[in-house]
Formats: sequence, C-alpha cells, structure tokens
Amino acid sequence: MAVYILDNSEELGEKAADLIAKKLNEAIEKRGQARIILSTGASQFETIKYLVEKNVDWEKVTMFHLDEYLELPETHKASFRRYLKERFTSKVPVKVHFVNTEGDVEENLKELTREIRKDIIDIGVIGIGENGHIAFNDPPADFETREAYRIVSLEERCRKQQLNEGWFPTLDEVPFKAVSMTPYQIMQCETIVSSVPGERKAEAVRNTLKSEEVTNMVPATLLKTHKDWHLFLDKESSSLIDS
Ligand SMILES: O=P(O)(O)OC[C@H]1O[C@](O)(CO)[C@@H](O)[C@@H]1O
Repeated sequence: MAVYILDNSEELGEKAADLIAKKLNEAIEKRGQARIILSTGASQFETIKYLVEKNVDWEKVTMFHLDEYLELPETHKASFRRYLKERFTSKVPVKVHFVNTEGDVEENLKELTREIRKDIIDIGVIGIGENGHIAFNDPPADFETREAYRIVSLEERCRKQQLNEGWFPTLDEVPFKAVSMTPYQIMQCETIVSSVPGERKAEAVRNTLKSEEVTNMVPATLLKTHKDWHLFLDKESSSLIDS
C-alpha cells in the first residue's frame, strides 16, 4: 500500500493521473494494449480531468465501467454512463464497455462479465464512498461472491451522499438499487488507484487505514490486502488519520 497526501484535490488529481497514465503506458508497451476500470462521482472529477490530457495511445485502451444506478435513464444528470461519456469517452478514443441498465440487465451483465474476464485488467481507478464503500458495495459488503457484477441495494447513507453531492433534487429520487462490480472483481486488477479528496471522506479514510482487520463494514479495508494499492489523499481527507 502506498499513501500519498497532496495539498488539495487539484494536485491529487494530477498526481493520480500521472500514475494511471504511467501504468497504462507500461501495459501498452508490454502487451500492446491496456484495460482500465473507471469509477465516477465528484471525487473523480480532477483525476479524470487530468487523465484525458495525458500522453497515452488511447486507441489501445479499453475502459470498463464500475457501477451504475438501476432504472435511471442516461439523460439524467446522475447517470454514470452520461458522466463517463461527457468527461472521458468523448475526449479520448478508447474502446468502452458500459454497465448497460436498459433492457435485459442480467443478460447485459453476463456479456459484460465475458468481456471483462477475457484478459487482465491493468488498472482499477476505484473511489471510496463516505460510508467506506468501493463501487456500490455498501456495508456490509459481500466479499465472498465470485461474480464480476451484481445488483445491490443502496444504504441510506450512500443515497444521502448522492443527494448532498447535488446529483438528485430529493432523497426520494435517489435510486434504491444499482449494478456494482463486486469486491472480488475489483481485487483482480493488477494495480488499484483510489483518489479520495475532501473533508467529507476524512472519516472513511480514517476507518479504512486505522482498522486492524479487513471488515466488510468498511469495504475499503479490503484494498489494504491488494498487492499494488495506491491511495491518493489531500489535506482534508487525511485530516483524521492521526486522531
Ligand atoms: O465520488 P463519490 O461520489 O464520493 O463516490 C465515491 C465512489 O463511489 C461510487 O460513486 C459509487 O457511489 C464510485 O463510483 C465512486 O468512485
């Protein structure tokens, strides 16, 4: 595990993007292609903004999508497909595999699972929620399932976070269910980079780093057992580490 503490979210995003681009270029050099998983949310704004400016042969990169709300049209401003299209896939010519929640979702997930398991994933860009979640695996997260994706229920704190971030006008409008990559599948990435800026993440960061055990009540603790996990914090998100 490597922890980097930057002054602010801009510096955090730039440094995280540097590392992600380096890993993508190493994979392209070695295997002729690179495969990346991207997460979304306000915490990933700066990382993705700097990432698309990096010197990478993007045509050799395939992007997989981490999680998505169920029953939310792509036209909704909270749609993660919309987010990724606006901020990433419209800016760099990558191949893309979205979590498609239109039509037969189970069938779509089977197809996505076949695609993701065709080869290794070089890098997972995996944010951490205020409740310590990774993707939409809220506590208590299922660390056991070997599926790649599954349909999950969202806990109240996670839904409130989405409201507070301004993605939805009322709590009632925040979906109760989502498709999420599983913790098991996340852990298959060769490298994991977590960009976690901001004061509202300070508690989750402290709980993740301080917990002596891996616990599904703080799902991000699982990342501490990964062979190559890089955690990018800023002054605010790291403010409770020593408390
Ligand atoms: O950026 P946020 O909204 O704080 O979310 C943190 C993480 O949680 C998820 O959004 C799921 O809510 C991930 O995709 C994201 O990186």
